[in-house]
Amino acid sequence: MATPTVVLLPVWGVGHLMSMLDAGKRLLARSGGGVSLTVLVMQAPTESYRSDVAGHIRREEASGLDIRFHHLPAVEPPTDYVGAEDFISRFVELHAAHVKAAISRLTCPVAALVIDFFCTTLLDESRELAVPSYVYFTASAAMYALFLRLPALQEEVTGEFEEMEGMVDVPGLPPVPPSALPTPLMDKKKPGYTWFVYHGRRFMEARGVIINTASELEQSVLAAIADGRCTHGVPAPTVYPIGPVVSLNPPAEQPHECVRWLDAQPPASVVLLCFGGGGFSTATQAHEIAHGLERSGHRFLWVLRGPPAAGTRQPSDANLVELLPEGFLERTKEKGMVWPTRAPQKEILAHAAVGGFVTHGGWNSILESLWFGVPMVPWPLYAEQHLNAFTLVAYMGVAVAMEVDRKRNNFVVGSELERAVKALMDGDSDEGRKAREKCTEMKGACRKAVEEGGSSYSALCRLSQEMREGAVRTNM
Ligand SMILES: O=c1ccn([C@@H]2O[C@H](COP(=O)(O)OP(=O)(O)O[C@H]3O[C@H](CO)[C@@H](O)[C@H](O)[C@H]3O)[C@@H](O)[C@H]2O)c(=O)[nH]1
Repeated sequence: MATPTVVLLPVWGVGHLMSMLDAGKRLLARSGGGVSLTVLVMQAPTESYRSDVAGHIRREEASGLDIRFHHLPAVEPPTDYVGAEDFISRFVELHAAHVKAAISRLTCPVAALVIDFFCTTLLDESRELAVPSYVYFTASAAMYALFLRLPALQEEVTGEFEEMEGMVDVPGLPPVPPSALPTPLMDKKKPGYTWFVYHGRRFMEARGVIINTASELEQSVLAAIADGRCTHGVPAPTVYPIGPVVSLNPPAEQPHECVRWLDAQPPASVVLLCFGGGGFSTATQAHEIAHGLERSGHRFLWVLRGPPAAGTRQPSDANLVELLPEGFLERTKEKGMVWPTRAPQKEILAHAAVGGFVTHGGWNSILESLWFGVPMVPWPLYAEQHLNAFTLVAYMGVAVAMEVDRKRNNFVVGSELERAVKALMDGDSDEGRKAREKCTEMKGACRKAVEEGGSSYSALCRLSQEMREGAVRTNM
């Protein structure tokens, strides 16, 4: 019989695509040749996303692994802007017929369809094809638990969350302040909210949910999900915590300029500031950051991106003259580096000179930081990052809190950044010491989890076995 294939359906954002491809490759490795991978590629809605996706595919195609990329026909994106919170879900829905056709044309048996968590509308197609379907969850188990709670919360909290009395109950987590909820939940009138509740309901139909976490990182949350405490006692699909899925690149032949600069800095002396693919600073915010960093007295590597150019959604490369206070670069040249475009974040976090990370708190960035044992200061900007900030500080204990003004576009004043950086980096700060210690512990737990016999390794073996046993033919 032909080798069964696992079909992946990722979405295009780097934090989603990269993570799912890497999880797929791990599955391939665990199956010992028992499955191949087929990746269904949706044409991303903007040129810059398309070129990111093409770059990833080129790299994977050159890897020699048993992965086939199948490009789905383009669909006309919804006409409103790409950044709208409901955009991904609506855009994905338009691909339903193409996904079904692509899977039914496969000549080998299909072991499973693994969809990104924004793609739950496609659970209908997998049911029609009788293909076992799994959700790949690129964010934390805490976020997944909240998703599962949403249909009930929708009944329990009739007004806006921000106006409710008390805290939000997410089993397994400390009580969550409403102000820490993900951005799409902050305005129930917007379609993004309706879609989140919708996905929360539909996850229940999956055969299993694969989460990029390790059971050691989010033990009580995973236990609450498994006990049905997030779903009113109704058993939720089996969860496979297989992470941290952190894709490490082979060392570059020529070290990056940022890495070369770090080579000249003392151990654990530099604070990294980096805000994911979507974070940028206005000149007003950049001035506050500059003042805060300068007054903190600590060494820094600041990845600074500017606001998107007209008609685009992605941050632009920073114009340092326009964004920074006059004389800042000259005054700080012995202690700091400002890098105006994308930087190799993982290589930087891996460097011994980095002692702290001010991050937007995307889940991949968090896992990378934990993987290298770097304590954080979360500066949430959008998506579920406010919840991540809360869990990092109040649940995992690996970060120092910073006051972010959510009502003012997540503005942070310079004196607050200065305080947080000092608390994170000063040798005599209790807060920093505790976060560092906890981070070192988590680093050990992360590495152990993915080693042979570790919790994530074992979850991946169980998943691979289950998928191979469930393979079906779609092309009869
Ligand atoms: O200059 C940069 C900026 C980012 N990165 C990398 O890009 C990835 C960013 O991923 P992530 O930290 O997850 O951020 P987003 O791309 O913003 O991720 C989206 O997807 C995540 C997973 O669902 C969510 O947790 C986030 O909130 C959501 O914004 C990481 O691997 C970073 O190392 C770089 O290498 N260099």
